[in-house]
Amino acid sequence: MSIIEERMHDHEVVLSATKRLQPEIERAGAIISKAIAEGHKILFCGNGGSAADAQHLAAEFVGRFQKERKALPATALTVDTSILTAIANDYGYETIFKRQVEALGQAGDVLVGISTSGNSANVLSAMYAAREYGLMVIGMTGMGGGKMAEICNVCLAVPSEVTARTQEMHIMIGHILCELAEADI
Ligand SMILES: O=C(CO)[C@@H](O)[C@H](O)[C@H](O)[C@H](O)COP(=O)(O)O
Ligand SMILES: [Zn+2]
Repeated sequence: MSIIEERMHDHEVVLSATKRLQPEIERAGAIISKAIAEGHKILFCGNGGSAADAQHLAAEFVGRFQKERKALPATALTVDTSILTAIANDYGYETIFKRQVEALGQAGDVLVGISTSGNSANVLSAMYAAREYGLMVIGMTGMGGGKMAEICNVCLAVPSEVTARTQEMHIMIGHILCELAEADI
């Protein structure tokens, strides 16, 4: 098999196994819809490719996904380079998302933490802070969920140990969550 064929095959295998997560995806969708209906917002965070996913998904909420509807309140904690560099420089990289949760998070909001390993310290500390302040916490992670599994209200743990395959499932799940949110408006 060529690399191309192999990777497409790997993707199909992981997609097939990810179908097991349908109940958790439904629960995550319900948490997001409830928060929005009650006037709360959705915060997203992650590193690297997952930072891109965080921004991508926040954009679907604030702009639109597929349906013409009102703007929905969401933000990615990965985008303001002044905030990120100030917090990292003054308090340490591990606190870049936690500090923003402290600044922006309110009880009833939702934090979606995205980490394929489930072990990125900055995502985990944001999740702990979110729980402390009464936010609901959804994790998008990989095989087993890593340390994230213990913190989340709902843990969307893609059954793969490969970062790329896990990220591919995360963006599919993220798009489904957007569609569920739009269907509930
Ligand atoms: O996109 C990729 C690899 O596909 C990378 O940028 C990847 O996101 C980075 O290595 C991250 O730092 C990985 O962190 P995490 O998913 O384990 O939290
Ligand atoms: Zn990637």
